[in-house]
Amino acid sequence: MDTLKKAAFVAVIGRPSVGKSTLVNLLCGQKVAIVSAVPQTTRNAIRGIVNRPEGQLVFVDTPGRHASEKKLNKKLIEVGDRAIGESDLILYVLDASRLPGPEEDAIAAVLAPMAERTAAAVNKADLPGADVAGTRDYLTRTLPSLPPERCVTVSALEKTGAEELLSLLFSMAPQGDALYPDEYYTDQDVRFRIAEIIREKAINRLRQELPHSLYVDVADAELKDNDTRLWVRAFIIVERESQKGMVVGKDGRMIKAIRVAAQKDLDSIFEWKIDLDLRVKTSRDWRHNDGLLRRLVDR
Ligand SMILES: Nc1nc2c(ncn2[C@@H]2O[C@H](COP(=O)(O)OP(=O)(O)OP(=O)(O)O)[C@@H](O)[C@H]2O)c(=O)[nH]1
Repeated sequence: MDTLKKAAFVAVIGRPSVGKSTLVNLLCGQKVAIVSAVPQTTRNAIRGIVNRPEGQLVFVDTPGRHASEKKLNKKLIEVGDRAIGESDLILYVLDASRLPGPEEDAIAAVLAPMAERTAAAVNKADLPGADVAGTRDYLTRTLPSLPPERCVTVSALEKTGAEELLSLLFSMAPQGDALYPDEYYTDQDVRFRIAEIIREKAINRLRQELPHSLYVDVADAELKDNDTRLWVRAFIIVERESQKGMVVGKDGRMIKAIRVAAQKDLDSIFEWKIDLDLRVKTSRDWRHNDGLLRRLVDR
């Protein structure tokens, strides 16, 4: 008889910079799992998927990930309940090197009624200033119904604790069929993800000058060196000739900064080493191309 498999959406929650991305990347083995919009979770972007003989875990973002700590607090209270309510499990990530403050208290308060389906990861245990025992005590005090065995000490950076955390999550996951096919990523997804990362880096740096008027097109992508390297040619597309100069910057510094920042993220996300050839071009009409473009830009 076949053993029934497990399947769960796992909402990843925690203050900014506690190491959620690093931890999810570690749990998912650094491999790109899924990228484009996914029907069931339009509000919660998928961060990664783990496929194992035991089943499948799909890690999803919670709102407020990009909010400042103050805004995070408010957002969590507004929408946290609902978004978290849609997932089967919650992975609550804490940073052992930072004292819990009001924001941490706000998160813990939101999670308190959902403690039965929450697992906690006390991250950054590698740092000399980490107070693992203090952080675990904090959890016991603020989430008394979260038993200590559902709290795992990890270092996402030094890659420790991941196995224990995965086993814990699988043990908590409900039985069910895989939520996504094992190899749920396509060339299209990869290109989309790359374009999004470049666009984010460009917008971060050019927000003042070019709000919403740039788009990124991954024109070409090719695997090289026994599939260890992915060469990518991408264009930042602006509407007017005059905007090109802003993207390029003095002595090419702006586009270089965008490329370096994007390259760093891409290297941490994909299993390949990425060679990024980034250029700028003008296309007056790109904004009116189709619905997809508008979706990319106006989000
Ligand atoms: N020393 C140490 N640093 C870590 C660890 N995990 C993450 N970091 C670092 O902490 C910083 C933030 O990590 P991210 O993974 O981006 O954190 P995040 O929670 O996803 O951040 P947001 O996306 O802003 O919510 C990065 O500089 C990581 O390298 C860890 O276990 N130990």
